[in-house]
Amino acid sequence: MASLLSIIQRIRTTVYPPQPAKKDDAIRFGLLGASDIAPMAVINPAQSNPEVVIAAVAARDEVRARKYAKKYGIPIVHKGYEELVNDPSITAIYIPLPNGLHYEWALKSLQKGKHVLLEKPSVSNSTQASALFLHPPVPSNITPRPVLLEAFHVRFHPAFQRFLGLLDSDNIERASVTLNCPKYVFRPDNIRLQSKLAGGALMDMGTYGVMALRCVFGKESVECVDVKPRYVPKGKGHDEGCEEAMEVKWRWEGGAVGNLDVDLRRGVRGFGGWLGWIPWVSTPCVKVRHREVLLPSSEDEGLEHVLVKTVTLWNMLGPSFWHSIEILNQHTIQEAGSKKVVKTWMEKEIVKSYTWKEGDGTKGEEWWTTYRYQLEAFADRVKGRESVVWLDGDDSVRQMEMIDGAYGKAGLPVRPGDV
Ligand SMILES: NC(=O)C1=CN([C@@H]2O[C@H](COP(=O)(O)OP(=O)(O)OC[C@H]3O[C@@H](n4cnc5c(N)ncnc54)[C@H](OP(=O)(O)O)[C@@H]3O)[C@@H](O)[C@H]2O)C=CC1
Ligand SMILES: O=C1OC[C@@H](O)[C@H](O)[C@H]1O
Repeated sequence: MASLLSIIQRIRTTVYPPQPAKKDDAIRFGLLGASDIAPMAVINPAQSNPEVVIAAVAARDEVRARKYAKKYGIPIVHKGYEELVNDPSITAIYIPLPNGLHYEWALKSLQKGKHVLLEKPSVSNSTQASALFLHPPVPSNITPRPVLLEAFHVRFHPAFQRFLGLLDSDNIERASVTLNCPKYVFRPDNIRLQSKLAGGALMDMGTYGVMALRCVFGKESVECVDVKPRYVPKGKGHDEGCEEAMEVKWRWEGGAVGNLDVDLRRGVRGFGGWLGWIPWVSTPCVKVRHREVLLPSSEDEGLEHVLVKTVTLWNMLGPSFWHSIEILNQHTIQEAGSKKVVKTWMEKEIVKSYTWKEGDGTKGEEWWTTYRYQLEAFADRVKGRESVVWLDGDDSVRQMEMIDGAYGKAGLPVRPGDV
């Protein structure tokens, strides 16, 4: 009951956050597109951040942009993306366009000296990622260099960092990420399922899974071992060469395995029943099983005590509303020679983390969403301060390399996009 009340309280404060007065030197954001995600990703989080103002929006259709601006109280409307990027009153650009347009607009924004918060996946392929993150052709007179961040919001939440802190990366046997979206959420002609717009299950939700596996192991995989795509069904406007679901298996140094199971259109059966159709809560999870550890057995010299630790982060994508980090310690007492099991038992611990450690002076509130934490970090960096969590350009390049590798293993071309 208490926990249900805290969930309600957190959601309420997220929706109606405190709204401190804006600072005179607040970062002035412009939004490209009247997108679905901007309200959750930046418009709402900006309300409680005194250093961020959502100042402008542009859409391909000006009437649409005006409606959006009115709805969200955005003062400036531009006729198109180009006009917004050229607006000297804007300091940062948020890019939630179809993936295939990320590279072009991120580059144009950086070249105008704007800081960029770029939706995931950062770009279409690793060639574009290297060009954008490692060698951006930004005029040298633009100083300081603009900040560019791939919006992996989940990484900025304390729960994700706490989960990582519970792992022993060098002793993992297997890590598995499951990401599902019920079939009714995205139609097969959605932008997420168009290869020419750099869509696909792996590019969309799958990219979170790739990111999670890379963070869990703390290094890059050595090989993509197996890929099983399921393609978009036949139909008008459907891209039948694009995967709507994908199972991928990678190998890490030392033989550890990382599995990703992503499905943007999972049916009832795949969820194990109707209740599982509640998006977000049901399945997004990362499960990490460590290798066996041999402990000294206090019971008998001929016996050994084996421990296997499994750590699972439940609700990886929306941890601010609710999450659970489950630590399962499986103990086995077995005969040293024959390995015959004498006794086995399980210890379970649940950990939660909505803010950074109590009293360590780090900013954050129980109701801050992943996006709110992310915006704080972005503002910190724009203002030349350190942030609690950050993700640099090299990270975004490695991320795209791993995605390209999986497409290669499936015999599919990497998503199109020139530099
Ligand atoms: N961080 C997160 O949690 C989430 C991130 N995303 C990411 O954000 C991006 C956009 O997602 P989302 O907001 O759901 O998408 P939308 O369907 O809302 O599309 C975003 C905008 O893209 C613009 N657009 C430009 N060209 C095209 C085109 N050819 N076809 C369709 N739209 C076009 C439209 O702008 P206009 O208004 O100008 O017409 C539209 O408003 C993706 O990269 C996605 O991966 C998405 C959801 C969640
Ligand atoms: O980033 C995202 O998170 C939520 C998903 O529903 C969506 O497809 C994806 O773009």
